[in-house]
Amino acid sequence: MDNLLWRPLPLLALIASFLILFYVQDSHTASFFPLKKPHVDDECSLLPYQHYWISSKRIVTPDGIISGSVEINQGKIISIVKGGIPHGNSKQKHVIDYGEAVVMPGLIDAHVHLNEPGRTEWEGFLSGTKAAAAGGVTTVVDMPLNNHPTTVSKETLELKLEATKKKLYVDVGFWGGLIPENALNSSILDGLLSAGVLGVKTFMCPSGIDDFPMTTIDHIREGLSVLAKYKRPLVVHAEIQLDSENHLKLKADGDPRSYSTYLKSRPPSWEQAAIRELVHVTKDTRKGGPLEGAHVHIVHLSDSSYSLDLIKEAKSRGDSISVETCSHYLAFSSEEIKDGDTRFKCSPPIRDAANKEKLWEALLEGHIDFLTSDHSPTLPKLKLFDEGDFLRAWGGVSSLQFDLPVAWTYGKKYGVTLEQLSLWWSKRPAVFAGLESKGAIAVGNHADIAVWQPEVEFELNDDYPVFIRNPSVSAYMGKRLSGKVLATFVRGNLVFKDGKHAPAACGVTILAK
Ligand SMILES: NC(=O)NC(NC(N)=O)C(=O)[O-]
Ligand SMILES: [Zn+2]
Ligand SMILES: [Zn+2]
Repeated sequence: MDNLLWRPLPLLALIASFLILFYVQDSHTASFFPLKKPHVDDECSLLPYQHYWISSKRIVTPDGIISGSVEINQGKIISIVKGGIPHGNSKQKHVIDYGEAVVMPGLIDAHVHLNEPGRTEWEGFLSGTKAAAAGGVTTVVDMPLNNHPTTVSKETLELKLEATKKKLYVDVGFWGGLIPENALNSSILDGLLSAGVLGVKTFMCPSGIDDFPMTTIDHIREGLSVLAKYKRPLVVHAEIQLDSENHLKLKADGDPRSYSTYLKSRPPSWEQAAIRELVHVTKDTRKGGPLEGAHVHIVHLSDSSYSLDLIKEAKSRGDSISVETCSHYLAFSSEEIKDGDTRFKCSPPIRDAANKEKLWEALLEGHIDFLTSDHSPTLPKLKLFDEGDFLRAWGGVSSLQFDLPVAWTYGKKYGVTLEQLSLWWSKRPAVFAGLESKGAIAVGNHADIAVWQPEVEFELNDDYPVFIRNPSVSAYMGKRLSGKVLATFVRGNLVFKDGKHAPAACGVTILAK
C-alpha cells in the first residue's frame, strides 16, 4: 500500500520542476500567479499573444520615419527601437516583420455618421467600425445625427452607448448635439457633457433630420458659454441659407439631374455668411475674453476663398478656432460629376477644380488643421439613382474605409508625405478631440497602428471587400486607388489582417471625463 502511494513521486517532481521553469521564463509578463496568464480574450485579436514586436523599415514616429521595431505589451507601446529586429533570445520573442510596409499611427476620423440607434439600415456600429478597421482607422468620433433619437441629452447618449455593445471593432467617441432646446436649457447641455461627449455639434442650416433643428448665433453663444467650462469644442456645420428665392427658382427651373443646378443652389456665400457670424463670436474665446476656454471648429469646409480668409484672420488674432476639410473636397471637382450621379451629393457641395487646388494649398500650408471623411451614408433608394435628382437625393458621401488611400492617391500630385498624412489623420485629430494616448507611435500610447503598402494599387470594383453597409452609395466605387491596408491594431489587438477581421469586436467607447 505504502509503496503504491509513493510511486507517483518522481512524476510529481518532474511536473514541479517544469512549473518552476515555466515561471522563470514567463516572469517578464509579471503575472502574480505563475500559471495564470493575464486574461486575454483571444477572440479580440488575430494574434495569440499580447507581448510582441512590430518591425518595419518605415515606421512613422513623431521624430521622423525610422527603420526598427515597436514593442507592444498589454495594448500599449512600451518601447521603440531603431535598427533591425530586437536582440536577445529571439525565439522567445514574437516579432512581426512587415519589411517595407509602412507602420503608421492608426487614423482618427473625427467626423462620421454611424446612424445607430435608429437608422442601422443606413450604417451601424458593426458595419461602420468594420469598415474603419479595414481602412486602418483605429478611432472614430460619431456624430449626434442621423441616429434616432439624436444625441442631444444624457438619456439619448445612454441609448447610443447601449447600442454599441459588442459591435465596435475600433474605439469610438461621441459628439453630442447642440439644438435650440438644450442651448436654452443649460442643465440638459451640462448633463450631456457630464455624461462624456467629447464636444457638441450644431447646424446653422437645416440638417435634413427632424429631431436635429438648426441653431442661431445666439444659441451658439449660449452653448459656448457652457462648453467653456468643460474646455470642449463646438463643431459647426457652417452654412446659412441665403437668397432662398434663388434657391426656390432653381428648384423650379433648373435641371435637377445636372450637378451644376445643385452647386448653384448652395453657393460659397452660404459658408461665408455662417463663418462671418462665427468669427464675430470667436473673438470672445481669446485669452481673457468672456468665452475663454471655448473653441469653435468648422467642419467640412468646402469654400477655399473668402471663408478660408475669415478663418485665417481669426486664427492670426488669437481666436480659438480650427477647421477641417474632407476627403471628397480634395479628391473630386464639380466639373467631373456626371448628370444624375447623386453619390457625390453632399453639403456644402463639392466645388470646382480651382477651389480644390486652393483647399490643397491651405492644407499643405497648415491653414486647414486636419482631415475627416464626413462619412454620411444612407440607403441606395434615398440617393434616388433612378431619377438622379440632385435636389431631392440624400446628401452625404460614404468613404470611411478609404480615408487613407484617398488622401494618399489624390495627394501624390502635391507631394504629400507619410508624416503629413499622420499629422492630418492622427496627431491633430487626437489633440483636437482630447484623445490622450492616441495619435502617434510613441512610448506609453495605445498601440493603435495601421500597416499599409503605399505602392500597392487596387480597383474598387464589385469584388473588392467593402465593409460599409451600402457600398453602392459610395462615390469611390469604380475608382483606382493606391495604398493597401494590410493590418490594423487597436490597443494592441490585431483587429484586421489580410481582408479578415478578428472574431470578436472589442473596441471601446471613449468618454470625456
Ligand atoms: N445629416 C447629415 O448627415 N448631414 C451631413 N451631410 C452632408 N455633409 O452632406 C453633414 O454632415 O452635414
Ligand atoms: Zn454637416
Ligand atoms: Zn457630417
